[in-house]
Amino acid sequence: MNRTRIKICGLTREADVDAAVQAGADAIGLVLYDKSPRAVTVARAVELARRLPPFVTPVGLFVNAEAADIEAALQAIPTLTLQFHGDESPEDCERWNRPYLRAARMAPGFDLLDFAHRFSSAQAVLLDAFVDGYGGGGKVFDWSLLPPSVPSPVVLSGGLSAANVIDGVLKVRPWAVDVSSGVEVAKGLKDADKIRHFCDAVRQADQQGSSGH
Ligand SMILES: O=C(O)c1ccccc1N[C@@H]1O[C@H](COP(=O)(O)O)[C@@H](O)[C@H]1O
Repeated sequence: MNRTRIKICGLTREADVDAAVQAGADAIGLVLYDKSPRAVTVARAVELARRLPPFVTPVGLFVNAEAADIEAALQAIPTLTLQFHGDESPEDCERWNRPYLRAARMAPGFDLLDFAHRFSSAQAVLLDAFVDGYGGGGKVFDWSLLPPSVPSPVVLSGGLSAANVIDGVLKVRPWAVDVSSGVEVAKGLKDADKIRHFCDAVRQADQQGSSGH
């Protein structure tokens, strides 16, 4: 059976990290972008990342960050995977020699195949809806915009929740899914039940997908 990986993003509290781990998340996202309502400092990100058990990946989300800020985060959390969610070029992403995800802001007319070729060094291309403020808007994009295949692993995000993630996994067949707004009670404050329902729904989709339903 295929196992769709799960990233829970925008965590700001220890209890939410524990809930994500408990529910079976493969990665947690720490928003190192000070204009986000979910932003954490590097010092806070260190405290949160320390709670992770082995094999759960901390991901640092950046939007057009200064090199010194990325450097500081990598020094403080050497296991950090990078997520670039702004206007970063391939060179901006590659210079760290670290695994990275590159967010694509999906909208009609956006050439995802060209984007994936430009960022072919990314571990995965993360698909988010085009929103003001770069991301985390809780908005679903039109999945029918996607080409039949993409030459990189795909992380599906943008307005996912327990209510629509089964459909998303079965239609898009992504390597992983990523959620922030859909498991929140308020921006940056997650809900343990919503996280659990989300992860359970992904597992249900995996089962349905393997049994051909
Ligand atoms: O979470 C944020 O505040 C944020 C800010 C700037 C760029 C990206 C951000 N979050 C990422 O956006 C996608 C979709 O989130 P949502 O589930 O629709 O709320 C996800 O990858 C978040 O990590």
